Amino acid sequence: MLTVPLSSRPPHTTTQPETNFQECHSSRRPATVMLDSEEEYENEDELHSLNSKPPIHGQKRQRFGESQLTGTQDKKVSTANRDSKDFRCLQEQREQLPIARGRESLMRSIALHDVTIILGETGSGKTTQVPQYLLEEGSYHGQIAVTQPRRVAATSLATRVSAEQGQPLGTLVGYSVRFDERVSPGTRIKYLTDGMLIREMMNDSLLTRYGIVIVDEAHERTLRTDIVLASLKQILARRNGRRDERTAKGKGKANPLKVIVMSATMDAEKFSNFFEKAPVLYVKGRQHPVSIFHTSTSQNDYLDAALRTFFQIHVDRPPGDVLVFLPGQDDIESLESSLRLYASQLPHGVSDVVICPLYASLPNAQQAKVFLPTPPSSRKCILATNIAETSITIPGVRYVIDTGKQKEKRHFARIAGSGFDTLLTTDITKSSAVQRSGRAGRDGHGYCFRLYTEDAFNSMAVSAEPEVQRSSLTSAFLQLKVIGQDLDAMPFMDRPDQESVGSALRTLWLLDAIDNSRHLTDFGRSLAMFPLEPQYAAILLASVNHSCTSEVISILALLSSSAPLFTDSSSQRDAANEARAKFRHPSGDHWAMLNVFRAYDEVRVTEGKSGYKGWCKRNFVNQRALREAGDIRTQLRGICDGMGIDCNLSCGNEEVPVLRSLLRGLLQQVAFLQPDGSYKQVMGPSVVKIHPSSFLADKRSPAIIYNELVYTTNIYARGVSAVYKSFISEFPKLTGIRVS
Ligand SMILES: Nc1ncnc2c1ncn2[C@@H]1O[C@H](COP(=O)(O)OP(=O)(O)OP(=O)(O)O)[C@@H](O)[C@H]1O
Repeated sequence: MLTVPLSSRPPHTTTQPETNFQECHSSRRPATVMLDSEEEYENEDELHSLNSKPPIHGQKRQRFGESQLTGTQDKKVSTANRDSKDFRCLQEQREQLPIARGRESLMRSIALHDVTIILGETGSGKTTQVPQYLLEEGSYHGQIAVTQPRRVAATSLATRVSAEQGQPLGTLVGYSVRFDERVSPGTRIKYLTDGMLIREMMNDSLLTRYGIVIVDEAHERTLRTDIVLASLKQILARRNGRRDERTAKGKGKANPLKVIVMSATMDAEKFSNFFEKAPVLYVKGRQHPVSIFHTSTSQNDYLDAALRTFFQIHVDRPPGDVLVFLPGQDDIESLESSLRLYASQLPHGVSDVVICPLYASLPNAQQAKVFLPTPPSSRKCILATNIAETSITIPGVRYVIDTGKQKEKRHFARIAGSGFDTLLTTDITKSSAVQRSGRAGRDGHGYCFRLYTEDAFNSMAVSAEPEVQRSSLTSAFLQLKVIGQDLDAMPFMDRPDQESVGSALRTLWLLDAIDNSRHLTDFGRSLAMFPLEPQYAAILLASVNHSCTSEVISILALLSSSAPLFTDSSSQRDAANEARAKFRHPSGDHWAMLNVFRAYDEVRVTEGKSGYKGWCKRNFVNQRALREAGDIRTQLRGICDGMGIDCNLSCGNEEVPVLRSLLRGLLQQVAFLQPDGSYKQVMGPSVVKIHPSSFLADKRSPAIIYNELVYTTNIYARGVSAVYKSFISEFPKLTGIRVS
């Protein structure tokens, strides 16, 4: 039992948690590499309870039980010169990784088979080492692609592996993610998002530049990972031919492909069967243990529990940074402000807290901050969504706090004609929990505090439902069309939902992206050039004809921003309504959004950074949403430039061109006024109401278009503009013909 002596604690105040921790028994296990077909995980569960002192505001005590994982270690990332001490140190670290001991058998097995499945514990060294081993073999031609579901993982891994190769990033080892690429003609190992690999297939359907494609973190089963896997299966058949034919002829094809599928937590057998009984290699072992604690009772308020746990660690535990997993950006912001408040009240002698948020829509420069060294006498607290869950090593992290929650997107194709998306906070899966705990223990003995009970862990689903069965397929369908594939003919590991396939087809046909025979049109090909939902890309292209690209690009950038434009103001409703009234436009919300953006652009020029912050606050608009929209706008303009589209076409204050452009993409989101004041969808069965937050909520417009539907007590349309019925008659497809 380790009891922190009272003298080492800050004086007791209502804002500081106090905790007695029981010692973590972390029997260290020698790292081993298993390269056979038997799964060999040991279960060293060892439960301990942690007696907690009264937490912040006298809330109930946090109690944890401990179980055990083993971990791995490494030191700081730096681009090292090949003769330098740093470089030698990196080589030593490489040699100590568990996977190093199985290197030869691993290479032997890969050489013998077209497809190999590698299942290895988090931190065993799969993602950084396997591509380097293959490169160092010297017997493979072409580039080595390593796909990642997330861009932050792709960029940080490329940085690390460049350093391990003693080469500047972007030379031998590079990366490619949306809107950012560091590669050169000499690049041999390329970390890239699976979305980028799909984009590459648009120009090179057989991926001929690659000799090896490694699909990492396959357990996540994102829609894009599944598309990559299905495409690779087809490419293998075309590039490699059949094994028995090759053997009969005594030689292989000229440019054969090797595929390697990796994860720490996947259903290896399923992947093996998908690739005609490909061999499964198990890499076992980590260098450092991770002690796992569960709360002894379930927590109703995970934010409060995370806050208390962080201060328990901060006050009682030795140095080491803390990584907290939260479902989304709102939670991150809310916890960040509470942490700042309490951290500012810590007494003298307790180290400073450096808070670093990490979520997908955070600008790259801010994301990069989490990888910077922690200042002396400080503890870094990283507040992350599940983008930090897989593949990522954040040097210095010794503690993980796992709320057990995530945001999950789900598409309901059967509802409301065009389908309906939800983004709800849900419980994570066992596989995510294992990945999250794996982020600790990479720098030494790690600790993971799960803010849920062990029973809750045991009853979690093993892994996530494949995204292909719960997402809108419109965008993926279009991309596949461009690479000459048909989504419903692809050899997917799990078949997509047929309703979703039908709904995606219908949407693409309505947009004129495909014709009556399901062939891709030129317009469809152009839509696929934009990193936008096809509906939004159609709006953008329509704005060229209506000479209002400038206005429409701003509106689309705001619609694509991940944060709401207006801040929550329930406590100051009157002041907020008064401020917002300035932006009102008779046509509704799209022009009102544009008014906000125009005013913001003006204030930025006239008042500078300090001025526009205050302006956002006074006007109850979300600065983050505007900043993010500003970035997206710049990116969209860049793409338009590349396509020869003039993005400065402006309609001034004339609303009609913008409304006509919006209608071109929102054809499935049109509704007509009913005598009782509700609206009936033109392309769907539902009766909807205008959301109270809309500027049109108290108006009766004969016809409306809307961005999305929200289900609460009623079905509400949100992001609404009034349009003339005569505009709608310009689109004969709105009569509701179905594609078969
Ligand atoms: N960016 C980095 N900075 C510092 N160390 C790193 C970095 N990337 C990897 N490492 C070190 O290399 C080790 C192996 O990492 P690697 O990503 O190859 O493991 P993995 O088996 O793929 O793990 P996971 O399944 O969690 O992705 C890490 O535990 C860490 O010690």
